Amino acid sequence: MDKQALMAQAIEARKLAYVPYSNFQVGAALLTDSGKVYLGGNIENAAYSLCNCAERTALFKAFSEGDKVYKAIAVAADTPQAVSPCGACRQVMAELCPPDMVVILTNLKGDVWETTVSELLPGAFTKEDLRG
Ligand SMILES: O=c1ccn([C@H]2C[C@H](O)[C@@H](CO)O2)c(=O)[nH]1
Ligand SMILES: [Zn+2]
Repeated sequence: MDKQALMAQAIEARKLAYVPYSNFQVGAALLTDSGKVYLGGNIENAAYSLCNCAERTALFKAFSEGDKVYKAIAVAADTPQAVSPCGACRQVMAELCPPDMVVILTNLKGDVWETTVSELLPGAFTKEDLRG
């Protein structure tokens, strides 16, 4: 699974979005160590604060199926620049993904921002911080 293919899957995953309020479709494609890809779209709610981003949909799908080791995630939206994950998703990626995992952010124009989990959230609050 190369980066282009993962980005193409993230763009395809936008079709899974449920976005009656923002009309802003986001797609994510999460590649596991075993080579499987989990797709996610953002899922909104009439109680707006309960909206779930595409990144977290894909991660929670994989994690709750017992697939817990990840190689890369691609995220796509129709944004002027490569889409930027929100703070909640950065925190969830910091919890569930390796710090040096590749995060490929893109848009429909083909802009690409390739980064890592730790670059997206330097100094993240982690389970180490819970140690007294
Ligand atoms: O990286 C992002 C940024 C935003 N959203 C969703 C949340 C909400 O449904 C909509 C507008 O913020 O886009 C994502 O899924 N991923
Ligand atoms: Zn998010």
